[in-house]
Amino acid sequence: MSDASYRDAIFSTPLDRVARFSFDEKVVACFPDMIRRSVPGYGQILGMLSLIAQRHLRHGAHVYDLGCSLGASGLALAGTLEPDAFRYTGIDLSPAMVSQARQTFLVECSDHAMQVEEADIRTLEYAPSGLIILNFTLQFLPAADRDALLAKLYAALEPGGVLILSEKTVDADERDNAWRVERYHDFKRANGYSDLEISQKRTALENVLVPDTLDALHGRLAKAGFPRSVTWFQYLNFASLIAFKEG
Ligand SMILES: Nc1ncnc2c1ncn2[C@@H]1O[C@H](C[S@+](CC[C@H]([NH3+])C(=O)[O-])CC(=O)[O-])[C@@H](O)[C@H]1O
Ligand SMILES: O=C(O)C(=O)Cc1ccccc1
Repeated sequence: MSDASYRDAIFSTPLDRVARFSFDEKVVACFPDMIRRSVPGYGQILGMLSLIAQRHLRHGAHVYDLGCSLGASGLALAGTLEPDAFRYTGIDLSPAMVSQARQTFLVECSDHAMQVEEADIRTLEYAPSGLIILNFTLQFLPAADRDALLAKLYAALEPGGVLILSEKTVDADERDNAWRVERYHDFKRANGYSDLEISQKRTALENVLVPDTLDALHGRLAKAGFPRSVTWFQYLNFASLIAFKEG
């Protein structure tokens, strides 16, 4: 497969039955376009990852990117950090994502130590790491599995290590939430999605992407052991948090 990315038109025609959203070959083929047009601030979050790594990562430390998809975070790091600055392991459950990510790293940054493994992040045995990235992945796990994963990640982090947690969020207040979701739909419309695409994708994501509130995310991080977490980015109903393990 080439690394050409197609325009996302997955939900553009009326479907009799909208299937549950899955990270299959069809999604892989248009994923860069889909995520760029669907996640407010996605590019800015990737850009900031490198700056955070430059501040917090010990030279040569190991980095996990959990639910790495096509390895965009890894590419961002490799584009800005020297080859010996870090070792990267991307993990994803989707075979189509994993093979495309491996291909991309081979072509784009063979001078850096970049690995991609097909695995379930809930059952993986984690190696000690200085930075763990969970970019829009926790939201796809059953809510009951989220705390156990975060506790494992806290244990895997080295002293002074950091976790980046980016998520779609929901507001506890129904009116606030409705306003934010409506403006998010405006954002998607402005990025070329039709009302039909917006509504069919919303159906496909029901019970698949289940967002937490920002408070709940900070609560989960505290419960996992992190003494401190900060929301460093927020744009509509998308946010990114950094959680610190004491040094
Ligand atoms: N249990 C699991 N184990 C491993 N992977 C999983 C699991 N569940 C879901 N995934 C994987 O998590 C990824 C979520 S996308 C991440 C974007 C990326 N981080 C990016 O910055 O471009 C988010 C989005 O598309 O909104 C998919 O590739 C799934 O296969
Ligand atoms: O498109 C949406 O509604 C989202 O919440 C973002 C998204 C982006 C890519 C895959 C799944 C969800």
